[in-house]
Amino acid sequence: MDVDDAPSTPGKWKMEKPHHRHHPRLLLPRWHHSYPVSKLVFWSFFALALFLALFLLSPRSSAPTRIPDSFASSSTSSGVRRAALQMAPWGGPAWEKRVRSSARVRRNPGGASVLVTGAAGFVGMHVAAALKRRGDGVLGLDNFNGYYDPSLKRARQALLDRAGVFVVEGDINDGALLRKLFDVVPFTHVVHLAAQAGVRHALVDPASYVHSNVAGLVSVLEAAKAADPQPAIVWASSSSVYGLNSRVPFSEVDRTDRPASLYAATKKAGEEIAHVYNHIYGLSITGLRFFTVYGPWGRPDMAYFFFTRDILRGKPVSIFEGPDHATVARDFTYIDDIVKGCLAALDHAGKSTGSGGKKRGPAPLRIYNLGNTSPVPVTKLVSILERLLKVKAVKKFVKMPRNGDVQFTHANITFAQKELGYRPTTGLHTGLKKFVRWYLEYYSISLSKNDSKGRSTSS
Ligand SMILES: O=C(O)[C@H]1O[C@H](OP(=O)(O)OP(=O)(O)OC[C@H]2O[C@@H](n3ccc(=O)[nH]c3=O)[C@H](O)[C@@H]2O)[C@H](O)[C@@H](O)[C@H]1O
Repeated sequence: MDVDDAPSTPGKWKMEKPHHRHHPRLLLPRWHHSYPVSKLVFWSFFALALFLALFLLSPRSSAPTRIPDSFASSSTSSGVRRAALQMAPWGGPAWEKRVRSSARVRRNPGGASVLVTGAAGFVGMHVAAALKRRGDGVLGLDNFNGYYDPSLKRARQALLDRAGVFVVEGDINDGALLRKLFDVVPFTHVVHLAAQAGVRHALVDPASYVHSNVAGLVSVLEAAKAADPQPAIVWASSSSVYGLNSRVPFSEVDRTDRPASLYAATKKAGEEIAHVYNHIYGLSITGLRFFTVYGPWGRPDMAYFFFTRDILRGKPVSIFEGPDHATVARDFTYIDDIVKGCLAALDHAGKSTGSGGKKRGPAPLRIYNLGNTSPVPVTKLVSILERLLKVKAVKKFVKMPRNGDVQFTHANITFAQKELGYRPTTGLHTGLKKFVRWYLEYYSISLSKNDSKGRSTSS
């Protein structure tokens, strides 16, 4: 299959088996020598018509909800298919005008014209808004897949729209769309943040990781290498590439050849792919290893987010423990610090050197850790949330499942500090306070309306 024709996340598409036993009337007649051809033709058309009718009548979107019941429930194949079907068509003079206008540099003399992929995602939305605020031209791209509640992505899109950022609905694997975007706008930079995120979900839908994080990355780099001028690329790798590395804090010079999850493996593969496109085509490429990014407008599949939801609902939260009850910890990094790191990486990105698909000279290839440099145990994360939510959590300590999680992460940010001027300033308590404020407002939850068990109610 041509990559252009691929559905947005093919791993989530599966064939349904027909349930003949329960629907005898839908049985197709078996081939038989004496069976009249006219009847066979009739039944074939009948079956085709029925299939089309079922396809067209299947619900196209779930009712919009602002309550994050379960991010996992929306990650079913049909959820993704529906989200994919909802994508608006692209092309035409009015669409091109919108694309051009959104990508036009406004203030910021000598500013950048940036394509932000994954712009309706958590980090993407914040980066796109920050670039726009400082006067750069910004165009977003997002496929609005159903990995988690798409209404949250739509709300982020609405926010960007109000800020003057147009988010094109489309998939990074759609080569024709990417070529069109580069035809319409001479982007100076691409901030590539579209990806299949989440460490544990890779056990459920491995193909989606390969599709987005490997094939999707190649598709973006193919379009970038062929563009004239070639843009500089800044893209999201992950702290998870350190995998089983035990040297702390994690430095860019440490081993990254022992990933513990497929997610990590696809991000590591991305770093190698970046090397190829830099080496052959002269693309300037900067990979950023994000360390557990959290904050307002965050991802509902992440622990701090669904812990908040479950604590408020009086539901138990599972706190993972390592062997012998060892603490599990993360170098949680606040979104505003990550945004500053992304913008600095973009500002310090040297130019790509290729043109017409040919390299004309060496171009920068860089990797930076963007972390907070102070790991916090998950138990501490929960106790901060308890204080902020004024609700006692129902804690369940469980052995860390063998699902790709690593026991701890800790960033060494010396390189990013020296070369990008990156300096994280927000501690976990302050960052979670901002997150909780946003969460309560977004989901219309009032802490003053706690019921007798300390659970909160939505208003
Ligand atoms: O840095 C990254 O590159 C990655 O960061 C994030 O992964 P993680 O650091 O694993 O964050 P997250 O799931 O919030 O779990 C946080 C902590 O809670 C623990 N955890 C989790 C679930 C649970 O039920 N219980 C629990 O204790 C869990 O063991 C962990 O210690 C992104 O999701 C990922 O896309 C990628 O960007």
